[in-house]
Amino acid sequence: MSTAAREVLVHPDKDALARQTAARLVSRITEAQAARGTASVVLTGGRNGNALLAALASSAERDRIDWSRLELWWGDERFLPDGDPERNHTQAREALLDAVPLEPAHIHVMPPSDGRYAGDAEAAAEAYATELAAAAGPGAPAKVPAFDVLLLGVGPDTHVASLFPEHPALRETERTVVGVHGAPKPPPTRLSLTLPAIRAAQEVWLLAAGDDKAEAVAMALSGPGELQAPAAAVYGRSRTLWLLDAAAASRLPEQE
Ligand SMILES: O=C1O[C@H](COP(=O)(O)O)[C@@H](O)[C@H](O)[C@H]1O
Repeated sequence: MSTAAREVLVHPDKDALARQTAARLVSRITEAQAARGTASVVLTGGRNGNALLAALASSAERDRIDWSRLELWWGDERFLPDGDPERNHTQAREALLDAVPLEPAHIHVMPPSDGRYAGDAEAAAEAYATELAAAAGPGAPAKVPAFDVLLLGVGPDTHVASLFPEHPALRETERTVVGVHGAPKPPPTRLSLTLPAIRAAQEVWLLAAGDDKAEAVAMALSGPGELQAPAAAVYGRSRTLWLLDAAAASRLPEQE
């Protein structure tokens, strides 16, 4: 399993989770930019991912980030037409991206289901994998950049990105991006980073808030099999951080 031990941080409620995670993200991005000139972050969709982006948009701290030197990627995408309100990209634009001076070439959107890869999720996944490999540079063992932070929402069934329990996409060991078919949560067709791509990140941050996540969080942190609980199968090279609110943490065993 992981070489980086999992850390669990519990916040009083979902708003505090979003605000404090936004502040943490600003610090991580500015540290990386100070050290290397650039930073890379993988975004997640879902309620907590969007709440984090909205908190960042309304934070005064956001001006500490040099937005022109930030590369953004996605951990998964709902394979829907460009601009569809259910696309993770559309929701991220509304929550934050349209409000900050990002360099358009640094916003690495997963392809939509219309346009160039019309209806072909496999071709779309392959195109995104090629874009990741180009950014990683020749000879990079993981075929993806060493993302500074990779964000993941945790679904009530323990899914992360679009990797659902017992789904064949979880078994992928070669490709970095796959088309996901028959997802139990709509829409059924999605694109997702695979476990090897996620595990190439320096830091993986898992976000969960609310009572409906409590069971999933307790299960994933209890040492289940990776196919049974995808959230238990992800980790970062240097850090794996579970960022929860009190409701999502309510079924964890008491700490002594
Ligand atoms: O469909 C998705 O769901 C997960 C979790 O979303 P949540 O609303 O239950 O927090 C999300 O992480 C993923 O990016 C998204 O495509």
